[in-house]
Amino acid sequence: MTKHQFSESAGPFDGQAGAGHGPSGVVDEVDPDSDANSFSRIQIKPVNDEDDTSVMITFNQSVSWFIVVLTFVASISGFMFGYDTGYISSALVSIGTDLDGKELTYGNKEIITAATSLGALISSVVAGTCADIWGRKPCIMFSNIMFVVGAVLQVSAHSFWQMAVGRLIMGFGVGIGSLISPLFIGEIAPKMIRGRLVVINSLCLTGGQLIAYGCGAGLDKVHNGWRILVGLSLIPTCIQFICFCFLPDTPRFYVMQGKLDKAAQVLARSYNNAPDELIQQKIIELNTLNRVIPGKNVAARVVNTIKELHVVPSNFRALVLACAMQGIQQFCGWNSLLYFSGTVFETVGFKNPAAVSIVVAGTNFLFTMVAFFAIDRFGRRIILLIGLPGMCVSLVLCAIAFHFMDIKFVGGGSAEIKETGFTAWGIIIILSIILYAAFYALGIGTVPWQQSELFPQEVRGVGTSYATATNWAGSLVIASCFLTMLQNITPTGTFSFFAGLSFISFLVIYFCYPELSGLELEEVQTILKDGFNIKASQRLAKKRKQQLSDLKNSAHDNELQSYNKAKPSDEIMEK
Ligand SMILES: O[C@H]1[C@H](O)[C@@H](O)[C@H](O)[C@@H](O)[C@H]1O
Repeated sequence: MTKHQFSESAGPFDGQAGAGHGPSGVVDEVDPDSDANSFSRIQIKPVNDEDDTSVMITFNQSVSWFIVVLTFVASISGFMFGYDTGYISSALVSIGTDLDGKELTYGNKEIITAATSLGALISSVVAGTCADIWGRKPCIMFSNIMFVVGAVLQVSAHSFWQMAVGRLIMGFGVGIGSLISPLFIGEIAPKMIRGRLVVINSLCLTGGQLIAYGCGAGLDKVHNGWRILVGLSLIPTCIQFICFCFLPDTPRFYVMQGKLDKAAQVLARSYNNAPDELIQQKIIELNTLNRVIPGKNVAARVVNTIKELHVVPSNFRALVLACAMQGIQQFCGWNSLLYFSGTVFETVGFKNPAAVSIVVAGTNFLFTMVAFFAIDRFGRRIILLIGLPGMCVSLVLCAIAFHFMDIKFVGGGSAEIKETGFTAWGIIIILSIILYAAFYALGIGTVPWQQSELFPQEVRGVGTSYATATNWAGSLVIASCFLTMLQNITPTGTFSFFAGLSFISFLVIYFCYPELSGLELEEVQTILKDGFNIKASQRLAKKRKQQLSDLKNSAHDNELQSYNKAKPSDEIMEK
């Protein structure tokens, strides 16, 4: 491996951190006399500028195994998120009288379920700041400890309160992991496949939910099966902890810390055969763009970061978008539907709700896979703009079918139904829920977790904290209102409400969500500088894709191939 030497106390970077520019600023020539002069002009200009001369150094080398390993190890947090939120529905059924020697009341069940969301909400509020202070990796490792403590408390629980506290502590881990893992992956990922790599975390999440339902169904009749179900969650979290003992943090975090040597080492391992000069230029670029938030001590810097998040227009737009996306994800009702699907399927003739949940969770997983292939190729906007109307239509269908099926919810989650067994309307409900799951997973179930790309480095941790907290707050609100909604405004009213929200969300995304696929993280703030710049973002994303395909095409040319290997012009340049 090439050795990159960046002095942290003396050298070309001294005084550069923090001396950068505002989000809209221009970074002028970094080193006009260097050998690598051809790409030394790093200039970020507003994307609306017709004479766009922005140049971001981008590696054209193939993605290394190192990035793949880092992505999968970080995605274990996604798996934990899915598994821990997924196993509880079957665990609650099989707990029986194992806690305090009596059946759990409906209220007990609600507390046990909500404890994890509450824990996740609390920890996600602070996790972003912690990630900026101590690093992404230590935060993930801390979440592993929370998972272990929470799981051990639950496995050994003989009282309701021990179980609830165990779930709360596990929730702390879930909240941290749900925030940090996509952030970590977003920061190590090459821009052209950043979307996909972050979706791997979502695949692990939805896969975790699916596996939890599968294991739940399998252990349903086993004595103390729920303890095994919880105990199984210890395996992935321990694996993640051990792996992270040997893996580094993200280069962008190291740059924030002024540890440029370390950042260079990670970049060199991330990009196969990347020339030394290119790595150095990239580090210069990241360091130049890295703004250190002023402040006498940590507390003052945190306060200033929060201020910057709100007063800098591009940051505030990013914040609004990230929170809106997470809010939309939750308020379109998916999680309540996931919970509710068991009851619906039971009323229309299925006797095994666990199996039914598997079908819905399986659809969620499958279409997250479709999102994986589509997110960088077609872009975030397209899949959102297909997904939301699809959800809206499925929900309307569901609402109509409920109207004709004549189901009444009478409290305690139980339903009164005129006709039981298979009916045509029942089948339409099932199909529309599956259709809804598919459109949800394709777009809004997946894209909000790309949130870290919206924020510049200096406010990324705090910004994603707000957005993740919005997700967990939304999930708490919807989960606790859903049954009341079914009772008070009927299922038809409830599903029509979600359909209406999906339609409004479609408009919000159509008018406000820019296309960020293929853009460097550092380019996104220029898009959000003076508006949402949808058109400009689409143009830039298209340009970046074109550049990549030009490069790929020219790779067939032998001469260019050897040129690519030998010279630092492996970057993609826009002149
Ligand atoms: O992206 C995920 C995914 O869609 C899960 O299925 C859902 O349970 C979560 O709330 C959501 O954040």
